Amino acid sequence: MTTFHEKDVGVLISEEAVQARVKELGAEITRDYQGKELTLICVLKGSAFFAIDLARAIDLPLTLEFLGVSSYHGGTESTGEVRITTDVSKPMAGKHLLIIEDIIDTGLTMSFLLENLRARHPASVKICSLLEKPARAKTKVNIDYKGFVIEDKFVVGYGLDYGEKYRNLPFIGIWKHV
Ligand SMILES: O=P(O)(O)OC[C@H]1O[C@H](OP(=O)(O)OP(=O)(O)O)[C@H](O)[C@@H]1O
Ligand SMILES: Nc1nc2[nH]cnc2c(=O)[nH]1
Repeated sequence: MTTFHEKDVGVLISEEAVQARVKELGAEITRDYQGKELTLICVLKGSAFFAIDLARAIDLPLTLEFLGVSSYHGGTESTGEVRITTDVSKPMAGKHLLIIEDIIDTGLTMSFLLENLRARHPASVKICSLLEKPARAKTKVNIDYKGFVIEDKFVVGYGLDYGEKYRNLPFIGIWKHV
C-alpha cells in the first residue's frame, strides 16, 4: 500500500533511528541536570514532536514551556525575519533553560532565541537540536545536545513542514522537489 507522502518525500533518518537517538539525548540530559530545576523550551511549531518525546526520555521533574517563532512561513528559505508568534507562560528569570529545536539551519532563529531568552536573566541557557545543517549556517551556534548532522537538503517530517504539511511523518525525510 502506498502512503500519502511517497511521491514527494524519501526517508533520510528512519523512525527507529530517531527514537533511539532521542532516548540517548534524554539519558545525557538526565545525567547533566541532576539536582537542577530544568525548564524545556519547546520551540513551536517544528520541535513539538521532538520536545514531547524528549521530555518523556528525561528522568527529572522538569517544566515544559512553549515558545512560538516563525521565519520560513511554510517555504524552503528563511525570510531572515524571526517573529515570536506565542510567548512562554511564566517569567524565565533564575531558571535553567534548555531550548529544544528540530533543526538549526542558517542559525538565525536560534541566535534570535538566545538573545531574547538571555535578556530575561535565566540561571543558564543551553541548546538541544535534533538536526544541524552546517552547510547553510549564516551564524555560528554552539549546540550542547545534537541529534544528527545532515547534508544540505530540505527536510520534512517529525515536526518539520513544507507548506505546513508532513509534520506528522514519524521519520526525517528529504523533500524531493527542491
Ligand atoms: O536556523 P534557521 O534557518 O533559522 O531555521 C530553523 C528554524 O526553521 C524552522 O522553523 P519555521 O520558521 O519553519 O517555523 P515552524 O517551526 O513553525 O515550522 C525550524 O523549526 C527552526 O525553528
Ligand atoms: N521543514 C524544514 N524547515 C526548515 N527550517 C530550516 N531548515 C529547514 C528544513 O530543512 N526543513
